[in-house]
Amino acid sequence: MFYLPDRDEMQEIDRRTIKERGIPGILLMERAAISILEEINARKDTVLPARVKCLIVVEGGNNGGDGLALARLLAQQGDQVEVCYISGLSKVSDSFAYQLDIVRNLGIQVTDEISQKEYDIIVDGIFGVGLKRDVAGIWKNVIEQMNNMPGYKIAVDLPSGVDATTGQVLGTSFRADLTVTFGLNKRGLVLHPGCDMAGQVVVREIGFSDREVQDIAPEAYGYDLSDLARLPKRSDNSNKGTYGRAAVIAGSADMSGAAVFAAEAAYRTGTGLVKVYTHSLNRTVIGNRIPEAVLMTYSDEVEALKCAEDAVSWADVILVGPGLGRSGEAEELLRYVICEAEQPLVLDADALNIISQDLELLKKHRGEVTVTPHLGEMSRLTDIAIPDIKKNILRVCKDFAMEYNVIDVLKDSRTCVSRGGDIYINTSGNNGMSTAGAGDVLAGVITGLIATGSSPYEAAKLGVYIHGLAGDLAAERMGKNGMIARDIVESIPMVIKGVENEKL
Ligand SMILES: NC(=O)C1=CN([C@@H]2O[C@H](COP(=O)(O)OP(=O)(O)OC[C@H]3O[C@@H](n4cnc5c(N)ncnc54)[C@H](O)[C@@H]3O)[C@@H](O)[C@H]2O)[C@@H](O)CC1
Ligand SMILES: [K+]
Repeated sequence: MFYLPDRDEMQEIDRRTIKERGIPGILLMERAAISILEEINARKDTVLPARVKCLIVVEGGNNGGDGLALARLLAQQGDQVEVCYISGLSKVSDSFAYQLDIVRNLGIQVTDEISQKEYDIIVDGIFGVGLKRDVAGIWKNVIEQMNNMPGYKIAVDLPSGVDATTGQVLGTSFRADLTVTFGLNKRGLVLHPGCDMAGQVVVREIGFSDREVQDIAPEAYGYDLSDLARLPKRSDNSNKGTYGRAAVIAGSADMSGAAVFAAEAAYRTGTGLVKVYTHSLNRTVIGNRIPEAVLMTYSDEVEALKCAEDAVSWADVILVGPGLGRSGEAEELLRYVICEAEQPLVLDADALNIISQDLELLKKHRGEVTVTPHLGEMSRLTDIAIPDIKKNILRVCKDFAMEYNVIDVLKDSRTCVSRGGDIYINTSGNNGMSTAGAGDVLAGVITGLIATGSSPYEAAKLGVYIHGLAGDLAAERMGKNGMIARDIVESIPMVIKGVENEKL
């Protein structure tokens, strides 16, 4: 698990490290500069020549101070360095002034505008986490000039113009090949479009106090491979009943695939028994494609209700929605399950479309509810336009979770999960997963994890992470263009098997 602080949290970690632990900012700055130097040196003779010609553009805050310290280190190891100091701020930081004196004393060239020379490296030390408002005027011009220059582009801490909290571009942004960020990754460097501006992101330790990080415990975080250890453990002394019973209420008269993907994904995640409740027209297709699943079908409202009753009395967890359609039977089924079931529910796709007509329904369930809307479904649920959701995806995700007391899995290229408190931001997965059926697979994985023993909140986060890893594996095998939902399902066992091999 890794924290993803926002601007305020990062500034507070910074402040407390300096004030309460007594580690001077200038020491942190030196380590910040050394870490960038090491990243440059590691790329020499591959991406970069053995001796580099480097332009470092700075403004008068501490981000600029890092840039000046780097200028000194590069010059002292024999590289050619020039500094462009924009000097548009009325007040400079103490550390910046200190570093500027040293740079001048060493005879490093400092200009106030960018020359038209060519450089191997262009370093952006203009704004870091201190960025507060839109970049305009002289700063905008300089950033755009830098973007248009050839050369390898490195951002100090964050590309200037990227909001550390939201990942939005404020006015304009430096477009980096590499961002060396300090202490912890930042929310704005994993959310779009910030992550597109950042290029490769390398997180370097520079001496922030770990205790302050733990005390502040930033609200947002992500998972890495070590978090697969959160998967429920299997025991030798077990049978299929031990690994849960998952009901999948999915598919409609003209749609069978969604039920197959969801059911298979639940099985592939380790569920003991999966029972599919679907329209009778799907019986043959589903029976053929996933013979492991038990089937119960309906063709009218009376039979649909019988299915709902069966699911409520049989299952440990119930998924409703993939390919369900919006027929009278579908609505009947959904209402019954929400009002009568006490076990955890996962509501996806058409279940959410039905609910968007009557949101109060969500509050009627007595157990835990997980919803898995994509942006379009979230827009219908909240009446917020998709571009506005995208701009503030974490806030929207968290607010909805809080208002309706649900676990909200808001699906986008960076899916986020919240139940109203902390926020998980997913960093696995790729654009090849924008393919029909991928959402059904995710709903099945989350349902399967609940069936095998994860808490619904853990299942949502881990499910999103595993689904993304399976997508990455599918992309490796089939390519992002050619991969389809089936490839994602088939990759799930490989992701989980990797953990078993590691014996985590
Ligand atoms: N506190 C410290 O001693 C350390 C700070 N570090 C570096 O310092 C950075 C943060 O430094 P600062 O807090 O000084 O802030 P920045 O250097 O990010 O920004 C400088 C100043 O620019 C002004 N500003 C903000 N948005 C603007 C805009 N759109 N147009 C014009 N001016 C704008 C603000 O007044 C801000 O304080 C980090 O990102 C990191 O690179 C690291 O060196 C580690 C140690
Ligand atoms: K920067």
